[in-house]
Amino acid sequence: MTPSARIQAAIELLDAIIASARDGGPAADTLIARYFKERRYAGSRDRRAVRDHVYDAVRRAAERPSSGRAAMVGLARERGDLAALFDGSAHGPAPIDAREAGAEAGDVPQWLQPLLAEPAEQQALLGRAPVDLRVNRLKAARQEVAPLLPEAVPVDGLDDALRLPEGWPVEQSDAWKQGLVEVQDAGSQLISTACGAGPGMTVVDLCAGAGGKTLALASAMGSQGTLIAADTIRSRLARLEPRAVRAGATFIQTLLLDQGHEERAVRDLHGRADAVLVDAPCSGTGTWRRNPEARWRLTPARLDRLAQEQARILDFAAPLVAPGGALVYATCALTDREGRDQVDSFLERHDGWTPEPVMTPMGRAHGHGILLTPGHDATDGFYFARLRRTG
Ligand SMILES: C[S@@+](CC[C@H](N)C(=O)[O-])C[C@H]1O[C@@H](n2cnc3c(N)ncnc32)[C@H](O)[C@@H]1O
Repeated sequence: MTPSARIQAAIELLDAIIASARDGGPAADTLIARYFKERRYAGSRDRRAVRDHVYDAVRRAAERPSSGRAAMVGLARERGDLAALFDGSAHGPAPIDAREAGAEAGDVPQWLQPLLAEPAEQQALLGRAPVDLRVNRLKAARQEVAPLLPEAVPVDGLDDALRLPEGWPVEQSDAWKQGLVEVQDAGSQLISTACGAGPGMTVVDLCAGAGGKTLALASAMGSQGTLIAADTIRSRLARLEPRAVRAGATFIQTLLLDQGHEERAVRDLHGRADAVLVDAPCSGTGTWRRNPEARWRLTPARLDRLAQEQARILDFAAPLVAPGGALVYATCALTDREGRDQVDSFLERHDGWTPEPVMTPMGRAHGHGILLTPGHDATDGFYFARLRRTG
């Protein structure tokens, strides 16, 4: 592909990403993979260049651009090297008209800015994320794994965490292939630790997805006890199975929930869990470093729906906790509505719960929980709180 054709390809991909964000379709990474599957003529350097153009344009625009071309024109206005490639050549984009509108630059959509827990740290939400690893204690200790990954550095305060530079291809390493490490953000590891899971316990990961935190809980439990990974999406739970095999954590049970009728499937667990983790579906504002186009998906109406759903999930999660057990609420969101305020209103709706301080090597106390941000902690952004069932 010529450099101009790569720009045109980025424009086409951005059109697809914009439409998908508007209509709730697949993520940018999926669309990019599909695009190149249908265009075998593109070599690896073409793919990398197009991908870089796409993500540079996505990172640059807080609001969903009107078109892929507007997104790239906005970027090209700041980058003379790219502007020169709008040359009208055979597979390249038409020249930029001086009056042509380009997408505006920004970090956070304007309506969302006042809702953020730390509005001063907006820029860091779009920074570059390192590759964090969690050593799988079921198979190895950090001191055994560290020599296999000499580029990795420990993360202060997290016994099982190692950090590699952004983009490091860890899945090609023997340590990953043997299940000695999992890719998991340090903040995510901290939340799993806050559950206090240990051997012999009964632990429910109620919004388990593909099991990132479930696997961390399994590691802390030494594969002893009962660990249930529940979710409403079958395909996500299906992705957990091969991961659990690789990690040597085959004692995990999965539980598929029926959206809106979850109570039926969890009734048998009432009063039995030593710990329940609710890693709730959320706006994902804390993970924009990895999914910058998530900004284009979020609307005030969607945020309302998410907040209602988080409260509903907490309400059917709470009865699962045994007296004296813990409910850990977490989101990878940095809006107070989804974090601090959600915990406050749970405590107003339910008697017999006491917030517990969490001893943490990172983050800041915020309301009854802890706020982690890319700017302050160099992790993804999270809010989490630990509540003890005392009544
Ligand atoms: C933030 S993701 C979980 C990420 C996962 N815990 C991890 O560490 O990789 C939230 C999950 O909640 C699930 N979910 C959404 N609504 C739910 C519900 N009503 N009950 C249980 N899970 C739900 C979603 O399918 C999604 O997988």
